[in-house]
Formats: sequence, C-alpha cells, structure tokens
Amino acid sequence: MSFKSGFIAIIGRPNAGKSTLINALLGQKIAIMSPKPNTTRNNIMGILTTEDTQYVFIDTPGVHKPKHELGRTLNKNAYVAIAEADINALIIDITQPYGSGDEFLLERLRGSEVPCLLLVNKIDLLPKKEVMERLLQWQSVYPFDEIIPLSALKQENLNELLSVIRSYLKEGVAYFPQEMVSDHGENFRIAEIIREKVLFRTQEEVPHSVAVVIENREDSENGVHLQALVIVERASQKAILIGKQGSMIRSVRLSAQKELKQLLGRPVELELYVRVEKNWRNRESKLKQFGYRELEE
Ligand SMILES: Nc1nc2c(ncn2[C@@H]2O[C@H](COP(=O)(O)OP(=O)(O)OP(=O)(O)O)[C@@H](O)[C@H]2O)c(=O)[nH]1
Repeated sequence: MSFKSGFIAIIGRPNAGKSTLINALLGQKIAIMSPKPNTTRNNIMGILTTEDTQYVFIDTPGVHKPKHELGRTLNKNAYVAIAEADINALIIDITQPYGSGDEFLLERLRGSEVPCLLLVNKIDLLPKKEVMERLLQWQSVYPFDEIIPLSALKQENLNELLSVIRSYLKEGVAYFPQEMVSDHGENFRIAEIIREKVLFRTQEEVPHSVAVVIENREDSENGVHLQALVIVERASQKAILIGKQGSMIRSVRLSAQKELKQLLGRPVELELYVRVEKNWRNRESKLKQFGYRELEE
C-alpha cells in the first residue's frame, strides 16, 4: 500500500473537544483539556505515524469573539492553520445549538479549497434519534465532504475517522520522524500541565488570566527540579491563586507534580511562584515572552 501524509487542521469553537480528540487519536496527552473555554492557546501539532500514513493534526485555539490582544492572536493562529492544511476538520459539540460562532467559522472555511470534514463530537450525550436530526441540519448549512459522528471522550468511531482522513490525503513521504509525537518540547508540555491544574481549580476570569513560564530546570540523578512562574493580571487574582494559607497553590503544585512525574518518568520537585503582570493579555511584549507568538499568514 502506498504511504500517505498530510496536515489536518482541527478547528472549532471553544470547548468543542479539539484537544480531547487529538489526545485520543494519539493515545497520549499532547494538549491539555479542560471544561473552560479557550484552554488551548497555541497551535499544537499532534503527529500520528502508522505503517501506511503520517497524520499531522494541528490543534488550534477555539475561534471566539476576541476581547484582548491574546484572543486576537489565538484566532489568527487558527486561521493560519486553516490556510496551510491539506484537510480542514471542523469539530462541533452536538449538544450546542448552531449559532453565529459556527457561521463565522464556516465563512472562513468557504475560502479554502481543500477538503472539509465535519466532525460531530459528543454524540455520547444525546439519544441517537436526536443526533440524526442534528446531523441533517448541519448537512444543510455547508457542503461538507464528509460528516463523521464521534465521541472523542468515549473514543467512539475514531478508527472510522482515521480511515476517512486517509482517503483524502495525498501520497507522500513522512514529514517527521516516526517517534515524534508533537512539535512542542518537553518544557512546553510541563508549563501546560501546570496551567491545566490551575484551570481546573479557578473560576470566571482567573483561568483566562493565567500564564505559566518555566524559569529554571535542573535534571540530576535524583530527578528533576523545576521552578515555574504562574502569572496573573491582578493582585486579587494572586490572592485567589495562593489561597487560604497557601492551600490553592499547594494543591496545584501537588497535582502537577504527580502528573509531571508520570510524564518524565522520574521524581519531580516543583516550586511555584505567583507574579502579577498587569494587563499582560493586551501587551505584545508579554505575549511573546510567555510564548504566545502570532504566526505569519
Ligand atoms: N461527553 C463528552 N465530553 C467531551 C467529549 N469531547 C470532549 N469533551 C469535554 O469537553 C470539554 C472541552 O474539551 P477540550 O478538548 O478541552 O475542548 P477544546 O475544543 O480543545 O477547547 P478549547 O481549548 O477551549 O478551544 C472537556 O471537559 C472534555 O472532557 C465527548 O466526546 N463527550
């Protein structure tokens, strides 16, 4: 059988399940996931290489109405992924009604000449009959090349999805070595895991105001010593994040430490510091410093 390869942009509104899907397809955590919208802030490649195919999935930030410079950068990066992909895969949360956010994304996709798939996610949450009704509605709003119902969380229909994607890929060589699973290095994944632990423990504006930067890393025979900065926008957010007698930051630290030990396969000692950087989401220099680069179109 001939070898095929290509880039598949996974796009969708915040919370549709993009990161969950990519992690499920790869069988490991490439991108953090949370119930908070706009969890993903970078385009992250998840690379799956099988005997006959290399799938390069691009997990993109959820497209939304931006309120900050950060939000504008996130949207822009999703559009760059659309423009560069060999296949666009729009993922939707079937439990959410069709709305202006979807229309906005479809407008973007209309300009693209590559195949466009609709991935209908979270089918585990609705009765089959209702899933069918909603599929028909979606069929009427856009000429998708394929519509694939699935559950990223319950890992339903994922093999079917891979074989459909393969049928649209062109013959070609592998872009990346077989063992490579992501374009982001280990320190990126470490910072993201810490941020995920914060997201799960905070509400409203706090999760959106947090960035994590690895300040120092020392690897030794005994394990890994990490110092990380957790950045927030206001002193009141810093107080929330530290918690009563440091209880919140301690809980974040312990939970992150546990997962990092698994990721690195060695003992991990994590130190966390909370710092206020006023209004960082609107400051270009800070966005760059914290790793949120705007991609070139
Ligand atoms: N029931 C159910 N929940 C799902 C499914 N897929 C994802 N979720 C949940 O939906 C939430 C959002 O998932 P993510 O994968 O973080 O979504 P995302 O599209 O990457 O989100 P952003 O990064 O905000 O753009 C999480 O709480 C997931 O557990 C699914 O198939 N079924």
